[in-house]
Amino acid sequence: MSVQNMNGTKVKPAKETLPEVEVESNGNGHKMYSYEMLEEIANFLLTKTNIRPIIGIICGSGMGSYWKDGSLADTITDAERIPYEEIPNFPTSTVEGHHGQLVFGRLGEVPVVAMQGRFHYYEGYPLWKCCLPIRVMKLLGVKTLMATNAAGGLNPSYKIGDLMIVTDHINLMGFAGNNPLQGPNDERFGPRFPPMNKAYNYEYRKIAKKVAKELKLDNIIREGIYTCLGGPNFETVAELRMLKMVGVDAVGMSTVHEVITARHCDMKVFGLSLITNECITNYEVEAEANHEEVLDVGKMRQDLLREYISRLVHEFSKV
Ligand SMILES: O=P(O)(O)O[C@H]1O[C@H](CO)[C@@H](O)[C@H]1O
Ligand code: HPA
Repeated sequence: MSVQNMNGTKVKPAKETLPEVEVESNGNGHKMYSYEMLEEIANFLLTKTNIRPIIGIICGSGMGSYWKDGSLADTITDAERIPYEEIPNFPTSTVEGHHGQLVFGRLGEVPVVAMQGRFHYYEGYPLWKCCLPIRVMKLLGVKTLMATNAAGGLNPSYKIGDLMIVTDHINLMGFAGNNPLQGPNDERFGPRFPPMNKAYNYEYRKIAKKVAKELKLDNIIREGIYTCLGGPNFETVAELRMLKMVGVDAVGMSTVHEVITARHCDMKVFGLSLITNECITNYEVEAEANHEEVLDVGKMRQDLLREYISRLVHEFSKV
């Protein structure tokens, strides 16, 4: 369901969130959920489905979340859909293009769970809460996280509709002291000081390039560095010029903290960005970034993404 804002743009109406239960504070005034509470969420989900997923997929904006017919999450067979509202203590999606449900099922033979809708910092969720589903996935038995996103292409050679295999990220929000792992560390998830130099699995990246070749996607497949800004505004020209200087290829408002959380609890990670718009680094350009374009490009690429990601899931399950 959507409503129009003053500019005629479609937006999701605000939903009431479930009451937040305080278990411990992360020292930043944020409340966090304990291991036991996350286990309760996982156990609740396990009573709702017989699927035992080994791969978790996060559908980026417009990539299986919004365009319901033919989208990635709709390709899943034996699907059981669980709306976020029905999951105790789960956040809810407030962004257009993020449907707000978990889809359990199979892609080919592989048991998966897909998040049709992720949580963003700009929605008002602290980073640990944006990443809560990753820890729940871990407790469900998921071994691999496939984090997809819509992103602006900063690398001048990128075109709208390109797919970027994420080789690495720059955690800009972390530079500013905001990290999903802030606060007391629970060793049952992972170590206090997790390494991050192998964040995006090398083997998966090789497979992703091989599969792209087989599907004749050579002309649209890229490899590059992603960064996440807090959003919700798109970037200024000066900000983008700065990011370009430090080696960023694609810019978004998600993924980085999810990947950090997944690596912390020893999940293997694959990251894929759909380049939905060109980052504007020139004051003379008339165009402005907008979310509608982001969703439109997701729709344009939905068939291709469905095929590519299904193939990747199959290949990754063999590693
Ligand atoms: O990262 P995903 O969720 O794909 O969405 C991207 O697209 C939205 C902006 O259009 C932002 O939410 C940005 O993060
Ligand atoms: O240009 C962008 N900037 C930030 N986030 C985005 N998500 C899609 N496109 C963009």
